[in-house]
Amino acid sequence: MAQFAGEGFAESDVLPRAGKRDLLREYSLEITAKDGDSFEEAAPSLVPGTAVSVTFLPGDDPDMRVATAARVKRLGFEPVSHLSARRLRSEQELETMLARLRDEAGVTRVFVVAGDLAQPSGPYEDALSIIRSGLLEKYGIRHVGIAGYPEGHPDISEEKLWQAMRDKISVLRDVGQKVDITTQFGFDTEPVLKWLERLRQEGIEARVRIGVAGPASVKTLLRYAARCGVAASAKVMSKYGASILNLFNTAGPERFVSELAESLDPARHGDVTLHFYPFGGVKTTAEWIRKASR
Ligand SMILES: NC(=O)C1=CN([C@@H]2O[C@H](COP(=O)(O)OP(=O)(O)OC[C@H]3O[C@@H](n4cnc5c(N)ncnc54)[C@H](O)[C@@H]3O)[C@@H](O)[C@H]2O)C=CC1
Ligand SMILES: Nc1nc(=O)c2c([nH]1)NC[C@@H]1CN(c3ccc(C(=O)N[C@@H](CCC(=O)O)C(=O)O)cc3)CN21
Repeated sequence: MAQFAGEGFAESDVLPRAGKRDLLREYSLEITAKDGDSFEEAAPSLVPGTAVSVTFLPGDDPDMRVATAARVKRLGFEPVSHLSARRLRSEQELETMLARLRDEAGVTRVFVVAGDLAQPSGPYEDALSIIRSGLLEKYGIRHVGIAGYPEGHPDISEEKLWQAMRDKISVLRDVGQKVDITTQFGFDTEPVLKWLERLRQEGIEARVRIGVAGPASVKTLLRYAARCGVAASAKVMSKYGASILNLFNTAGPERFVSELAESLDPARHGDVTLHFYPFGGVKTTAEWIRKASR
């Protein structure tokens, strides 16, 4: 890369940056139903048409979930509504939600996840039971996201997670849905790369959106990690670029994303992009993405 020397670039500046831009193409972002206002503020920093997930958290009211999805659409983005299987109390509740998302927000994409409850509140025990219900197609959904766990899940065995992954992929293919997989956020790239290889060995070719935490205080990152069952040891956090001794410092995903960009090989890891979890800092995350994409 000698030709760059005269232009003031070091090789190390040029190669990873090209990789990072590739990785950031068609990124997605996640907001909660309550984040409508901060999302509107952040919107000018985001690429129009970006897929924006709206979570299905306990205590969020359904009107707000629909209204936020509608706002995402109105602002020129693609709303991806989360459906938490275990939080749904009846088939009627799912039908009503899907009908409203279609009619009031023009939603055609959902992300289907089990939900953190130890027991289902109604007829849907897992993501697969929603996928199999036939209701997604009935209400015009054409693209379904499912969850991936590079570090495993504290309450679900590896074997069960992989079986669920194969089953979901296979049924979604049978019913003709487009599919992508969004991973749980994490602070270590190593398990992510290993998991991607395994996924591709399983013959699963769907696009993978690697979960990345937006810039936040170390305290916030640790709080969400604890809540979501994500590993955040002092060692892992230090590799991420965050010292757990400085809880009020901000830590961003610079190192994590650069490492991924350098290590990913499309031939081995397939179609991969990033999914950002802003943890309250929607505008900060949008700004970070804009700068990193340049
Ligand atoms: N990655 C993410 O962004 C998110 C992940 N989660 C949580 O991840 C877990 C797995 O979700 P999916 O991948 O959609 O699994 P899934 O719906 O495909 O289920 C896989 C298997 O694990 C069992 N299972 C699911 N949730 C469980 C739980 N909380 N406790 C014990 N067993 C459970 C199911 O019965 C099924 O046999 C859920 O607890 C979910 O709420 C929740 C929200 C977001
Ligand atoms: N196991 C698991 N469960 C989840 O619910 C979950 C994951 N994993 N992985 C990542 C995403 C991100 N998640 C979340 C969860 C909660 C808020 C949330 O409660 N936000 C509050 C602020 C609460 C606080 O500051 O503690 C809000 O009002 O928006 C946001 C994103 C949900 N997701």
